[in-house]
Amino acid sequence: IKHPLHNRWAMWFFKNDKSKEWTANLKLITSFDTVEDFWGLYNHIQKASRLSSGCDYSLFKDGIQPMWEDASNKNGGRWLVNLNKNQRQTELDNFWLETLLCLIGEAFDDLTDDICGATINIRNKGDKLGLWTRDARRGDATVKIGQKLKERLKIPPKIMIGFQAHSDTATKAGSTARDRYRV
Ligand SMILES: CN(C)c1nc(=O)c2c([nH]1)N([C@@H]1O[C@H](COP(=O)(O)OP(=O)(O)O)[C@@H](O)[C@H]1O)CN2C
Repeated sequence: IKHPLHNRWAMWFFKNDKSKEWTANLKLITSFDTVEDFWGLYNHIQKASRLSSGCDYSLFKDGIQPMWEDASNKNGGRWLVNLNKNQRQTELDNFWLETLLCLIGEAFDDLTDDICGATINIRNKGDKLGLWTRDARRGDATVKIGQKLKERLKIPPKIMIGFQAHSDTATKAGSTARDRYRV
């Protein structure tokens, strides 16, 4: 018998083909709801650090598309962890796996309903890990989620991470939007 997960999750892949619409580049790989099927998928696909620049992986709850416009995301935002260039070889894959395990392992406990998913962006200017939540106005819940993420990624206390609302990010494409919260 396989070990069931609390939620069903979907893994998405984004490949940056500039000749196409953004949404046309976003593809569902597969969804799963057991521990065994998670590991089967994880061990089957390329490590994030091996992807070409401009690619993303996203793991979202089944039924939520990894885009701002989805009903579950539109009032939400993301905790953003910016990595420097050296961290692609030293931290990226560990950060991404730890984040995946936080999601499927329900690390956010009673705040699980605030969680939509997570994205890893592979970029030459520096890779980015985002943890997406449902409602940017829920300050206490959002801060608790950010603190748990920092703890699980073992990010030192002096390194601050910021939370940006998607409504800000979507209108400020090209630069990082203002932080609504910081932990
Ligand atoms: C429905 N729809 C069009 C739409 N819906 C979306 O949800 C969505 C986009 N478009 N995105 C587009 O990608 C560009 C790079 O963002 P980036 O996060 O890859 O970051 P970089 O600028 O490549 O570092 C964004 O500027 C935006 O154009 C990003 N995004 C999440």
